[in-house]
Amino acid sequence: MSQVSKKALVLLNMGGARNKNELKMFLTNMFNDKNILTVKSNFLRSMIAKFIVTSRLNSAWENYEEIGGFSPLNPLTEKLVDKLNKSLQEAETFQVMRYTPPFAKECINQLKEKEIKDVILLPLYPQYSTTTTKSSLEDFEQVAKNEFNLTIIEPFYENEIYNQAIINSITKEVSNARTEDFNLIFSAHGLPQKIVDAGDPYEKQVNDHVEILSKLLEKKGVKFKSISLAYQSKVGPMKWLEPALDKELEKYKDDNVLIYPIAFIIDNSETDFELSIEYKEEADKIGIKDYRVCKCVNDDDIFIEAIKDITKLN
Ligand SMILES: C=CC1=C(C)c2cc3[nH]c(cc4nc(cc5[nH]c(cc1n2)c(C)c5CCC(=O)O)C(CCC(=O)O)=C4C)c(C)c3C=C
Ligand SMILES: [Fe+2]
Ligand SMILES: [Fe+2]
Repeated sequence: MSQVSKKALVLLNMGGARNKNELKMFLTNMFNDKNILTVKSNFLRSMIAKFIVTSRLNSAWENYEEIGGFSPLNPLTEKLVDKLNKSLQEAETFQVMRYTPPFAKECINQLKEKEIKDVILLPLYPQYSTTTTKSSLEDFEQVAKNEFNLTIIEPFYENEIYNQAIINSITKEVSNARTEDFNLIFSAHGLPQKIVDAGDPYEKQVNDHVEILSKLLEKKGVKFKSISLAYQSKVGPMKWLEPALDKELEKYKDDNVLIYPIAFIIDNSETDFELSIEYKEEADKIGIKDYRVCKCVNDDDIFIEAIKDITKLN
């Protein structure tokens, strides 16, 4: 990064727990977020949040224990920030998380110390959702209080270089096999149906993204037995987007499945625990012969190129 640069690139993401206390913090902040629990009354939401956190914490923690007691999201994001700081001349890169540190306040204090006014916000969500993108942007803007020139980067699921990074991850996971022998399932984090019905564009953008990637695979001559989309991570009794991943997996007894986590940029507990351990157990019960999960783009060199293209930064 050059000494005269006065721009910041701020990566926005959800956060991830580093220990059990942070898991409690993550869940408490998440369920107090009005974009997640769309109950109008702050008091009622905080009561519901308390109830959910109390009933969920211990079982959720058991999942994190199976992946070493922390979410991989933090160390992987730090690697991405370091790589961007080595690669970008025009801006210094920071990260801000929504539910666990580093929070917006910390980053904004650093920006003020460094007298940086021009700030580019890059939500690390390829498709827009009120529950993720909007929540992170609102959070940053609220703390930033009009003191910066903010540029907000739009959802980037159509970006060609990013999609090439995804194709690379897909083909790498099956490089020792024939893609024709696998059923490719794009797995997206689920969303309550009522949030979609209220106008959230996530489902449409996820559908568009699957179509773009399917066409790109065809163009590159990479053939799969089938390509489909399913939703993981349903929480609570409400109706969520369908088909659910466990139902979709039931179609592939005696067959092979390759999962690509289409809503994530950085590997996290939902990829390392839920997809790679929990759904793998389901796949074994169903009788799926070979079940594999692709890595997210994380800090891949080609994703660094994609970020340069998306942000127009050098
Ligand atoms: C009511 C709940 C939830 C909505 C809506 C939701 C949307 C949503 N989430 C992600 C990405 C991630 N979610 C992660 C964990 C996670 N998500 C929820 C609930 C909702 N998510 C919970 C309760 C949890 C904690 C784990 C659990 O108890 O199941 C993570 C992982 C973070 C980590 O620790 O590594 C990610 C990433 C998206 C993209 C999304 C909507 C589009
Ligand atoms: Fe989630
Ligand atoms: Fe989950």
